[in-house]
Amino acid sequence: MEEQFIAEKGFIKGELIRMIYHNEDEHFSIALIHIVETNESIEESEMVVKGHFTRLDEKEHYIFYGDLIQHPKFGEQYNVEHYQKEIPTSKEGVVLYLSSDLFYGIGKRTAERIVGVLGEQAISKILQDPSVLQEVPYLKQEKADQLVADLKEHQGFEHIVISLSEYGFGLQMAQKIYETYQDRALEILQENPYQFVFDINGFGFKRADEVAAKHNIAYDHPTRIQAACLYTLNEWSQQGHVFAPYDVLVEEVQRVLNNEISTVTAEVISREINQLAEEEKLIQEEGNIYLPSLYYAESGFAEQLHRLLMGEIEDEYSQAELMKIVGEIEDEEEISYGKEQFDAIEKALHSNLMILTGGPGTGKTTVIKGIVTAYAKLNRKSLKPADYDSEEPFPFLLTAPTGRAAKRMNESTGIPAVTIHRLLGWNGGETFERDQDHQLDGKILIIDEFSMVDIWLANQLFRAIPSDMQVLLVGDEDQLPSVGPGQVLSDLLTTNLIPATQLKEVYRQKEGSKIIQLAHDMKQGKCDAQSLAKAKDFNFISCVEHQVLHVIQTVYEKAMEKGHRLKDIQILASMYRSKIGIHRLNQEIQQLANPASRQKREMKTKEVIYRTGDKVIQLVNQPESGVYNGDIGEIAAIFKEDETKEQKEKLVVSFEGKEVEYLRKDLSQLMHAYCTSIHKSQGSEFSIVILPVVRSYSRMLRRNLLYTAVTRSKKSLIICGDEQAFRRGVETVDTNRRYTSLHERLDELFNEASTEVVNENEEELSPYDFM
Ligand SMILES: Nc1ncnc2c1ncn2[C@@H]1O[C@H](COP(=O)(O)OP(=O)(O)OP(=O)(O)O)[C@@H](O)[C@H]1O
Repeated sequence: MEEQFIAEKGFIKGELIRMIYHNEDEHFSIALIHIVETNESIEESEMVVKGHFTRLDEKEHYIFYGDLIQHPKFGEQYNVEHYQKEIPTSKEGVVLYLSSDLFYGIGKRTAERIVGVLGEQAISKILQDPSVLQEVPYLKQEKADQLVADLKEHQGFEHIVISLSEYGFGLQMAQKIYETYQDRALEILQENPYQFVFDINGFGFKRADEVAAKHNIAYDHPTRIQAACLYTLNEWSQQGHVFAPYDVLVEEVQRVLNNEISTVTAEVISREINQLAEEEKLIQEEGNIYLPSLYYAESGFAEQLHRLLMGEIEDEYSQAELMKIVGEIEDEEEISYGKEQFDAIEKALHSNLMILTGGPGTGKTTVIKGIVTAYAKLNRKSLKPADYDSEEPFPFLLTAPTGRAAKRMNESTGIPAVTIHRLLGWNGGETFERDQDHQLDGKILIIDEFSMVDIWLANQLFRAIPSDMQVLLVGDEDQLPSVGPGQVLSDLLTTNLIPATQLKEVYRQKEGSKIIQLAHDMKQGKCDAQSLAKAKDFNFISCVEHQVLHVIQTVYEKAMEKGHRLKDIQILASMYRSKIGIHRLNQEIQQLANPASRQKREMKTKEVIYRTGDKVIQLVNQPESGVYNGDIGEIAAIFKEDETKEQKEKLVVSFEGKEVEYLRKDLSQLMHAYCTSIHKSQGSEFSIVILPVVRSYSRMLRRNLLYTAVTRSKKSLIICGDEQAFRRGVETVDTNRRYTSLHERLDELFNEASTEVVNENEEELSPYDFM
């Protein structure tokens, strides 16, 4: 433990003389300790410490944080706020810490030299007297000064990193742990390592088990079993399920818990599931087990849907009026709507809620425009937002799950469109400005790319929709389902409770698009030689796996030579880590698309080099900066420390003109985007798509994944790799349906409603009516 870390807070470091009192249930202890070190003004070498801590171990050193208090009877005592066991620092831990990204210019070798000369206590020695760094060979004064400055900035963190390294945790994990718990990290880790599984992204159950074993937590301890149940349900939801059937859950939990030394029976697991249900940490309903957030999202969404479908809307126009207006629009747009398209417009104008589906080029956007224009004409409304004010807000709300999809919607309809998060006024936390008490203003809400909306977001959105608003859900059910849990679009389609129109006729194909032909073939599971035949906008370049990279490079280079911009060329891959994985492709294409040069600045991390001009993708939602998961931008500038007022290196990314700044610590939010995953490309379209399909991807390849990739390309699609693997992928239909109960909930709500109607009618009848 370095003194500088604890210097800001009151602490006593010491070892146990004897336990005075310990209450197991309340976890409350009083102990007499021998003081080894303190920053409090204490004359004595012993002190009574009291607070919520476990039975202390004589062999260990502890650090207690708290306040000195004067007990009326027993005199001076130390009131412990929190405490931790001291773990001796290790050389490797210090090297790991110093060579981390936190310290600019210090690599592993320099770190080893520093620790070699100054020993395990290097950090405290440097902080006490920076001149000790002069003893380290080959360390320039400039770097030494920088190191001292950085060490001061990150004081406190080193202790956690070094201690966690003793448990085998790397720097990134330590950073996450520290950000979550601050200096309580070690205390929590020792007492309930399973807590980390829920609070820290990427902290697995096995890891928690390893830590627990070090602290003698029994394999059948309720904490472990309960944690395994919640962990399994969480994992389950990450695979898209809303609940797990009871028996399946018990079986899965056994798989998580049991190994050579641990055999936990189904009965014991059932007992803990019941306990968790009693504590409302999970919810049991009809043999299905839910995480509470998913249960309430699904049941809430079902109720909102029921409310909307029961709502009253103003649609007092005759068929003749509608026909006349649609005819006018056809003249203005120089278009003749197909029957399906006309039906869709008509149905949407008469419905509270409607679903419009269709593959690429079937006219979804054309219909959206038709609906909005027809509504405006029928109700004598302007389509210009400037003609409205706060008294009468703009009646048309257009929205989509991603920024790029919203932008596309805006470009193709000419009407403002925003992301669902922005529409709802998401503040970055758990709450939204728009909810059931502050509902949206407007008359018509159109949500595009609805297949991407998960059950959580669907619930948030629908609560905010007033009952007299008309809602149109637009999507392509053949695309991948939402990343988050649920399969809202396909569940709604199978309920048959909501009017739906499926557009089947392809219009863009008439303009000679092979890509669209292929997409529609794929929907039918067809993928013959004709489907893959070369065309103006399509080429399948067959090649063996080790040639794929070269082919991609050649295609990319040619596209650049023809003047296509980096943002228009997109490689889409199925896996991150493989020879033809996203990471490798990004590295290789960066050298081609944006090679190093004197004019370009760089910022290096352990894994990658970011360079001005690089194409990058944002990986998390960041509403404060107005950027969202999946947004693609370009590195506009890189600043050195002495060029910024904060004295920190900075990288600036321009997202379609909106500039967002990243400090070194924020770089985990970014990734190169020459190549992205197909999942991340949902909701986006690109002029040119290059799609490698190789045998080593085989276990990932499914029809909906490949269909999503193919339909991302607007002008040109180049697939390269193995035709057989592609065909097999197209033939493989994702049969793993997600466990959801939206269907049943809706059926129940509507059956109840119809029974109520029957009962109401019955009430009006009396025996006399039959006489
Ligand atoms: N009834 C029609 N008559 C003539 N052309 C049409 C008709 N409907 C749509 N189109 C044309 O077909 C093309 C595709 O239509 P649109 O963009 O509306 O389809 P989409 O389903 O939104 O496609 P995508 O999902 O691929 O963007 C456009 O060029 C559009 O003008």
